[in-house]
Amino acid sequence: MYPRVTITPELREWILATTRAGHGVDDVLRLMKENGYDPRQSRSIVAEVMKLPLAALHASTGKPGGLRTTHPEAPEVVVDGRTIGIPLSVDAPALRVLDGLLSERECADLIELARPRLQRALTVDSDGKQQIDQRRTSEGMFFRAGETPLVAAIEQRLAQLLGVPASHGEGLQILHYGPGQEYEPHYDWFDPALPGYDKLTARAGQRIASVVMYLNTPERGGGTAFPEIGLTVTARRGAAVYFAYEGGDQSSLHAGLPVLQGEKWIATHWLRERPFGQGSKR
Ligand SMILES: O=C(O)CCC(=O)C(=O)O
Ligand SMILES: [Fe+2]
Repeated sequence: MYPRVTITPELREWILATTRAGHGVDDVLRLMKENGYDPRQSRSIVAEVMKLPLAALHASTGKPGGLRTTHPEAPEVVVDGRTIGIPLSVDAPALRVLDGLLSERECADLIELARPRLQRALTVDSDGKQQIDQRRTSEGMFFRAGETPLVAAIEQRLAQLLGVPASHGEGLQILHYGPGQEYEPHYDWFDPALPGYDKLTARAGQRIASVVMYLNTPERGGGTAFPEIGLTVTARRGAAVYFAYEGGDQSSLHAGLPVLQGEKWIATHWLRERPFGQGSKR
């Protein structure tokens, strides 16, 4: 998990005093840059102090930014001949539960395609290298973009549902959790303060949204928790949770809760600001 940005009381007071004196957010960001703050971190800091969602801050300061997903609207959306139900929506983070995103057959086929290729799942370290991590005890594998007709069909369905071309997706990741296994609280966006940030985002930019698709229903446990907003999404076969964020968005903190009984299979799709590039994992 990444540390929260620490904001000194002096900096907080200075930001509030400067905006109270009639300066806009652009001025505050420029002054912070002149005083040596990393511009990407200053955005998170100003948003936090002014209690603005980062997206609103980006919009108000005309950040050029990359593409953004469109959040599907309740009660349901028809895509690719399927009716996808939206029983739950959250504003911050922008989050939707998606019912019936995948058919039972698609879930079973993804599991069987992935099973022989599973390896201990990795996380990305501060230099952008993949590493074994005690916080993530599941096994996983990546499909290449469009690797099989089924993978391509799912990528196309998500592209239509979210209004972002399939080329912006990283290869689907399959994860398998056994009893007791979990994924501790984390953010999917790359922390701008990490030394490896520029390398991780050079080609395709920041991650902008995640879709966690449940391929089976664990007998007990294994939901996806969003501790900042007190929400747990139940893992149910064929359903998914979609959530969108800006780099630095604390509300998107989430965890794969321990599987208490049975097992859990998911497919995760991460979307980027720009096209990710063919056939590559990261
Ligand atoms: O297992 C889950 O429910 C969450 C998975 C997750 O957060 C991820 O793959 O990034
Ligand atoms: Fe995640």
